[in-house]
Amino acid sequence: MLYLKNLTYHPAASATAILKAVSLEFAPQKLGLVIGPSGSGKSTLLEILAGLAHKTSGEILWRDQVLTPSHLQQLGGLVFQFPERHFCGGTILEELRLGHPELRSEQMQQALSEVGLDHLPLQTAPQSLSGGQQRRLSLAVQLIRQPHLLLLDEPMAGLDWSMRRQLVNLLAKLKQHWSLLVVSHDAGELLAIADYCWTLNHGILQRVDPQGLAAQLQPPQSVLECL
Ligand SMILES: Nc1ncnc2c1ncn2[C@@H]1O[C@H](COP(=O)(O)OP(=O)(O)OP(=O)(O)O)[C@@H](O)[C@H]1O
Repeated sequence: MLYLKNLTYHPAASATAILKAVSLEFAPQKLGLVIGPSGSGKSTLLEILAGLAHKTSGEILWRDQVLTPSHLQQLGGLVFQFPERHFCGGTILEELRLGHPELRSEQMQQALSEVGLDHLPLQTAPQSLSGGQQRRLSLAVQLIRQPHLLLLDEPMAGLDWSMRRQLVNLLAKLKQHWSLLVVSHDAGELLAIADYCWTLNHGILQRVDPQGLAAQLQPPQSVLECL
């Protein structure tokens, strides 16, 4: 179980706190969704959970252990928004091996199989993959590290509806083995697979019921009849 207790982030350069007494609980093998508008603090929350930014106050615990940024770097695997822009390898093999030169081919095949890319030759250039396949590869890059918590920043951004649907199915499958925390400005189709949902506004996190929110966002029947 991951616990955030009264987490606050107030960098010196900001007049107000970016995250304000954020608390949440999150069980393993679940998908948590944080929905908030641009500038609400979503990416900052992920950066803190990935150990890349340091909280100002509050606590982060895994079960009863207090987590430091270096624990968080071990525990979490962060997939940035538009992760394909950060590919450095010339091939899938190079991309997976970056930082892991010792990686065995079975480990690579296992990670690729988790994301449905095991049919592709390892010499394939990441740039030649479709947008959806590139997102899958960026997930495989994190799975190689066997993180406890996958942190995904706007995973659907820039994908067409069919790739979005495939990615939702993949995330639903991944949560059988991993815990996933997804942040997005748009609840969209992720609500259907979310076990927990929060809204984030001006750094204030509030728990909401994913089913209740999905029902609220459903277009009224009269609109559906016009489509
Ligand atoms: N170290 C910092 N110093 C000053 N301001 C910061 C710092 N880090 C983040 N901010 C500000 O905090 C606010 C929240 O940023 P953040 O990137 O977390 O928002 P977001 O919800 O992810 O937005 P978007 O959806 O547009 O990516 C922004 O106004 C940003 O400029």
